[in-house]
Amino acid sequence: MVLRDPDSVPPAPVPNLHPPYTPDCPPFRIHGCYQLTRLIGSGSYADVWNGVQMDTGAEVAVKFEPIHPDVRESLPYESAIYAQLEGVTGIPRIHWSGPEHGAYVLVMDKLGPNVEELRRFCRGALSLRTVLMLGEQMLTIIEEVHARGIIVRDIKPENFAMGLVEEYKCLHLLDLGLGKLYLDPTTGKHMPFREGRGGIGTPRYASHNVHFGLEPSRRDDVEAIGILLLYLCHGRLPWQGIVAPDIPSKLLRIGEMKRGKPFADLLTKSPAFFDPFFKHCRSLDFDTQPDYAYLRNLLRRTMKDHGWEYDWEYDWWSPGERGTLLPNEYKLDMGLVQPVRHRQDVL
Ligand SMILES: Nc1ncnc2c1ncn2[C@@H]1O[C@H](COP(=O)(O)OP(=O)(O)OP(=O)(O)O)[C@@H](O)[C@H]1O
Repeated sequence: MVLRDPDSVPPAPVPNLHPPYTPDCPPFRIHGCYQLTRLIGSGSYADVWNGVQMDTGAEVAVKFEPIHPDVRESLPYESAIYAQLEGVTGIPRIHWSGPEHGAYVLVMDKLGPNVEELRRFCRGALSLRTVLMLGEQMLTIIEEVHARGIIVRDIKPENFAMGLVEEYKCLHLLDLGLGKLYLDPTTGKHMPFREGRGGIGTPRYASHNVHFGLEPSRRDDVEAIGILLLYLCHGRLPWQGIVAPDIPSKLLRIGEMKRGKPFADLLTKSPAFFDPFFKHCRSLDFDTQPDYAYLRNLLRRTMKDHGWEYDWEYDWWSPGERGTLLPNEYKLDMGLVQPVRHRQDVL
C-alpha cells in the first residue's frame, strides 16, 4: 500500500467522462449508488427509469430531464413540491435529487401500476366497490396535500398508482409537475382569484370552472376527483372524442357539456352519491376549503348501503374474471427467467 504525504496536493478528481444523458445513452450509475436497469416510460418533459439502490437492493424510479442552456427545467420545481409534501401518506419519498450527467435527476420510491393501467386490466371499468375504496384514498391524499398549502391541478388516473411490496394496497399520487402553492408561505394568505387563465391539467377530468379560464383552487381538485371516479365507474366520459375546429373551441365545448345537460344526464345514470358530491364541489367559493370528511362519508355510506366492507380487495385481484390486458408492471421479464432444465439435469 502506498501512503500519501498528507501535505501533498490531493489527486485531481476523476473527470466525468460519461456523455450527457439521452434515453439511448443512460448513465450506468446515479449519485454513486443507484444503478439503472430499464426505461419505464417517458412523459412530456422527462424519462423515468427503473433503478436499484445498490446497498439495500430496493427498487427506485429515476426521473431524468435533460438540461438545455435555454430551457428552464421543470424537474427542480417538481422536486421542490415533493419536498414540501415530505411525510404525507400516499406521496412517494424522494431519495435524492440534483443535476448529474447533463440532466436534472430525481430518485424516488418506485410505484406499481397506475389506475389507468388497472382500469384497462379490468376490462375498461371498475366495480363500484373498488371505485369507492379508491375514491376514499384519493380524498385523504388530496386533503393532506391541500393541508400543506399545495393544489395538484392535474388529477388523472395515470397520476394515481398503487405502491409496491408492503404498500401494494395503498394508492399514491405522483407527477406533481403542475402543483402550485395556493397559500403564501409567509403570510398564509390564499392566492388571489384570477380569470382569463389558460387551460391547465388534463381537460377530460378538469373541473368545469377551469374550462372557462377561472384560476384553479382546492374546489377544482376535488371536483376533478369526482369526474375521475365517474370515469372509472363508466369507463368513458361523454366528452371523449368530440370534434371541434380547434383546441380552444374544443375546451369550451367540453366545459359547456360539464355545465349542461350531458353532465346532468351522466349523473342520472351514475350511483346516487355523485349528485351530492358534485353539488358540494360546485357550491364552494374560490378560497373555501372543501369538506373532505363529508365527501368521504358519502362514499362510506354507499359502501354501507350495499353491505360492503372496506377490505382492500380490489377488482384486479381476480384477474381470471375481469382481466384482459396486463399492466406493464406484471409483464414477465424474460431476463429474470431461469432456462428450463431437463429432468435428467435435475436428477
Ligand atoms: N415513481 C414512479 N414509479 C413507477 N413509475 C413511475 C414513477 N414515476 C413515473 N412513473 C411512470 O413513468 C412515466 C412517465 O412519468 P411522468 O408522468 O411522471 O412523466 P412526466 O414527464 O411528468 O409526464 P406528463 O406528461 O404526465 O407530465 C409514466 O408511465 C409513469 O407511470
